[in-house]
Amino acid sequence: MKMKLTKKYVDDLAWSSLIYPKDEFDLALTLRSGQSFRWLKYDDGSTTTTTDTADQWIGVVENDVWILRQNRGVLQYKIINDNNINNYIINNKFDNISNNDSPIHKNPNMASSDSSQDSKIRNYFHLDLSLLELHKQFTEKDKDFLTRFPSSKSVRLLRQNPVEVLFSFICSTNNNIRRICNMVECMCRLFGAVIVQIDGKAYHKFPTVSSLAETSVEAELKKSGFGYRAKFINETAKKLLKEHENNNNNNDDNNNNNINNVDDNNIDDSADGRCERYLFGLRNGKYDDAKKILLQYPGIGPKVADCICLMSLDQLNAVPVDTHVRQVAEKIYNFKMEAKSLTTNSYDKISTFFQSLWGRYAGWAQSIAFSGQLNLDANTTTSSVALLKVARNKRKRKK
Ligand SMILES: Nc1nc2[nH]c(O)nc2c(=O)[nH]1
Repeated sequence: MKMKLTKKYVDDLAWSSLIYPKDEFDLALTLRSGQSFRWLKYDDGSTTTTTDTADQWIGVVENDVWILRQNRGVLQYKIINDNNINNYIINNKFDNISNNDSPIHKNPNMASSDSSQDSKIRNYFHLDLSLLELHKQFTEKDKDFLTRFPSSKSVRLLRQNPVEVLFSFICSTNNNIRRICNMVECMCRLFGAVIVQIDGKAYHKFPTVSSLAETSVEAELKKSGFGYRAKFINETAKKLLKEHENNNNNNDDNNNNNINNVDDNNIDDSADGRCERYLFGLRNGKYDDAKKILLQYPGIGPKVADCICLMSLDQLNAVPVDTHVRQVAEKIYNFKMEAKSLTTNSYDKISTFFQSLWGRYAGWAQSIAFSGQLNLDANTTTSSVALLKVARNKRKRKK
């Protein structure tokens, strides 16, 4: 039985704060920019409309549940996991220590902050890189960059767990963001361990590679509407697991220089741990090598490989290309396509075009452009739906 909390308990936890100007970091925009699929609006039940009630977001990152909000220039967070909740309980001498059936609802009213938690947040949002500095670099190379993407210029690139990004982006093929979110949530519900329940809602970890490699997984995912992606997820998990079931595998060579990687401190020496450590290890190598390795797994084509490289493997010059990015290339940068459809050749040409234009952090610039184009497409779709409705109503009135 996992820990059960009431929403009141969570709402009463004190916030920890990090100071960031809005230009450096737009939280809502970043969480909705299609890089991670596990963030939901969290309602704190408050009825007042002061700045204290800025939108809150809840999501699972690794083994924790995070609640985030941004008030003016301050990024605030609460991190919930077995460890810190047990600490609050011990510090406050509560008798209902976790794992029983009654939800914890007393108010610990303690800041959930410590430097290791701050560093998790800094790591996830690449906070050691200044976005305002990057804006300067992009503008030196592409002078109208900021005016081309005014509404999305404060999107931050996320630095996520590679196992999660790999399997989430296999779901992203020929898919829209809402449906990817539903699939990822479904995969976590079916195969991920529960971290905590809040008012009866369970929050699950992302599934381990071995849980996705079980033979029943393909059928279960198919039943849940994953289509051809079900086979890819199951086969990629099986392949990864097979490659790392013994700890003397040559593929693990690139992890020898991975000792300083803060992210893998908690990874054990199980086969799952070795798969994860292997993927984290790709952060230390070259972009071309990481991409070539990823392309060997079922369901991973150039776009998915580039997303994994960019959002989890520190390959910040990777520029994923899809229909949105192609539109940016053609409509905003006058890029001339040779073929109507996106071939491997045109994919590479567009990707290389943006890499030479935007430079070392071209992938971050891509995320800003991608998010701008997403918003534009959403608005276009909504406004064209609205125009259609107006036209239909006019016709009805005429009749
Ligand atoms: N920043 C980006 N986010 C994405 N989500 C998704 O499905 N594709 C992309 C992408 O190319 N860039």
